[in-house]
Amino acid sequence: MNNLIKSSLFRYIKPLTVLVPQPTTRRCLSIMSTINNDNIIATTPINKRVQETNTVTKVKKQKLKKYKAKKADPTSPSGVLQFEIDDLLKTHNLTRDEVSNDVSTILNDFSKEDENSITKKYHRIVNDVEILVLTSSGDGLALIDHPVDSTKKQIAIVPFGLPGDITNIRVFKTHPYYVETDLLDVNKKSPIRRDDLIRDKYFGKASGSQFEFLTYEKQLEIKMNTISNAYKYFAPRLVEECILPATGTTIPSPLPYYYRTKITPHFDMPRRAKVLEERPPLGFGQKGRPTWRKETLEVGGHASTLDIDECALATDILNIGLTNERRRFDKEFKNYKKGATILLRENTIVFDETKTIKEQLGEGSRDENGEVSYVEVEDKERGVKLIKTCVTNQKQIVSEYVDGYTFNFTAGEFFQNNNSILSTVTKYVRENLQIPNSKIDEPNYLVDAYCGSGLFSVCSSKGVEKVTGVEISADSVSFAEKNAKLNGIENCDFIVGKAEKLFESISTPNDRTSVILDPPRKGCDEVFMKQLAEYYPARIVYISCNVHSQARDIEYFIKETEKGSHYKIESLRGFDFFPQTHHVESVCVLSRV
Ligand SMILES: C[S@@+](CC[C@H](N)C(=O)[O-])C[C@H]1O[C@@H](n2cnc3c(N)ncnc32)[C@H](O)[C@@H]1O
Repeated sequence: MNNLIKSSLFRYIKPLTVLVPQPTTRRCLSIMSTINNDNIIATTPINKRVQETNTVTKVKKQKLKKYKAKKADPTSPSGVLQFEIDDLLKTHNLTRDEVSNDVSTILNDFSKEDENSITKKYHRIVNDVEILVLTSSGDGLALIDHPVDSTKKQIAIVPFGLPGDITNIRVFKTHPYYVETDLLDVNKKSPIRRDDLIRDKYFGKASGSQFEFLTYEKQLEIKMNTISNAYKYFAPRLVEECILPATGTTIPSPLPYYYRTKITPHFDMPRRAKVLEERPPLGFGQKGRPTWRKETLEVGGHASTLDIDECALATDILNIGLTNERRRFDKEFKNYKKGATILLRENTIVFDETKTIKEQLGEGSRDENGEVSYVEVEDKERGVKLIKTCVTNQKQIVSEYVDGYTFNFTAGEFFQNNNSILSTVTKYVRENLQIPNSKIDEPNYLVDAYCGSGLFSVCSSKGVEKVTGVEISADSVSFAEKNAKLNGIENCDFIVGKAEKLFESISTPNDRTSVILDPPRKGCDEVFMKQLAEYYPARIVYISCNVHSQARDIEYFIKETEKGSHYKIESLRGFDFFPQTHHVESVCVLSRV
C-alpha cells in the first residue's frame, strides 16, 4: 500500500469514535485482522468491537500502535551498539537522520502481505553488500541503500559477516537506526574469513560460537580491540588525557575448544500445546535464518531452538552428559508440561586411591546401562588423578579443581566456566596484587569484593596476613568459608552483604591492602566506587566479564571520586575465557601514585 492510501486510511481509524459507512468499515476490519507484525515492540491494542446498526457501523477507540524504544543499559550489547553506530556514521560522514527508519509506519502497516506494502519494501533481499566493521557482539555492520528514501542509507547488522565480505542479505526486522538481517550468501570472502577452520557442525546457525571461522590469533586481536573501544566509548576522558595504557595482548585460553564446564540446552513447548506429542528440538537458540552455509542448511532443524547433539565448546564429560540426557529426553519428553532448561555442569573429583572409582562418583548423568558416566584426567604438574562427572541437578554440590585447590559450590550457582584458564588468571591476579617495596616484617592484606565461593580469596591467600571477602549471596559465602577450610586456609574471613558493607568493618591498613573487584556484568555501583576511593587501598585489580561497565567504573573512580586521581592505570588486558565467541574477560590494574 502506498503512503498516500495508508495515511488516508489512518484518518478513518484514528479518532476515538467514528461513524463509518459499512463497506469502508468492512475493509478496515479485514485489514486489521491481518496484523501480525514482527516489529511490535510496544503496542496499543486496537479495540475491534463493532456495533452494527442497520445502516452504519460504529468503530470504537481505534488507536495506532506506537513505537516505544526499550530502555537499555548503555553498557549492555544494545547500548554499546549505539556507540558503534555513531562510530560508523562518523567514518562515513553521515548523521543519524540520514540512516533513520520509519518504524511507526511499518508497525501500522495493515497490508504487509501486499507486494507493494511498506513492510515488503523494508524487509527485502539486498545483494552485493560489503561488510565494513565488526561489532563487539561479533556481528558485521554494513551500509545499504534506504528502501523508501534515495537520499538516505540504512545500517545493517549482519551476523556471520566479516569486514571485507561481499554478501547477499535479507532484511527481516527494522529498528529506528538499524535493521537486522540474515546472511544468505558470501559472494566474495573477506581476507580474514577462514571457513576451513570451522569444526562445529552447527556453526553459522546456532548462537554462541561466532568466531570459529577466524584464526585464534585473529580472535585474540579482535578481543584486544573490543577492550580499547570499550574505553574509548565509556572512559573517553581517560583516553583523551592519555592516562590509559595501551591495551595488552589478550592471554589465550589453553583449550580453544571443549573448554566449557557448564552448558544449559533447553526445549520449548509448542504454543498452546498442553502435552508434547512429538519430541521437540533440544539444544540452543538459532541465530536468525542464515543460509550462507549451504552444507548445513538442514543440520539441527529449522525451529527457533536447534536440535543439538554435540557442543564443540563443552568439555568431553559434558558432551557425554548431553548424549545421556538426550537419550533420557527421547523417552521422557511426554512427561513435561512446559519447556525447560537442562543443566549440565562438570564435577571434578580428586581421586582417592583408597577407594574404587565407583565409590567416589556420587550422583551424575547416567549412560544407557544406568551407570554414572565419567572421564579420567591427570594433573601432570601435581601428579594427581582427577575424575570428571556431569551433574544435572541444580541443587547438587559440585567441585572444581584449580591449582591444587578444591572448590565446592552448588551446581546452579556461579563459578567461572573455563577451568583451563583459571590457573593462568589467578596467578596473574595474585602477582598484580603484590604491593611493591613490601618489607618482610610488614604484613599485607587482601580484600576480595564480589568473592563468590572464594576462588580469588583462596588462590591469593598465601603470603598475606588476612583476606576479607564480601559477597551478596549467603549461600556462596557459606561455600567460601567451607572452601577455605577444605584447603587448609585459616586467614580468610567472609562477609554476607552488598560489596560496600565491607567498609563498615574494614580494619586493615589501607597502605598495605590490595583489593580484587569481580562484579557481575552490570559492574560496580557509584556508592561502592566512592567508598573504595575513600578507603584508598594500595592496589586494585578489577576483573570483569563486561569490559564496557568496567571502563565506565574505572573512569568514574579516577575522575569523579576525591582520591581517584591519585591512582594510575598500570595495565589493561583481556583473558580469553570464551574462545570461539566474542566475549572477553578484562583485567585492569590500578596502583596508587
Ligand atoms: C562474576 S561473579 C564473581 C565471583 C568470584 N569472584 C569468582 O570468580 O568465582 C560476581 C559475584 O558477585 C556477587 N554479587 C552481585 N552483586 C553483588 C553486590 N552488590 N555485592 C556483593 N556481591 C555481589 C554475585 O553473587 C557473584 O557471586
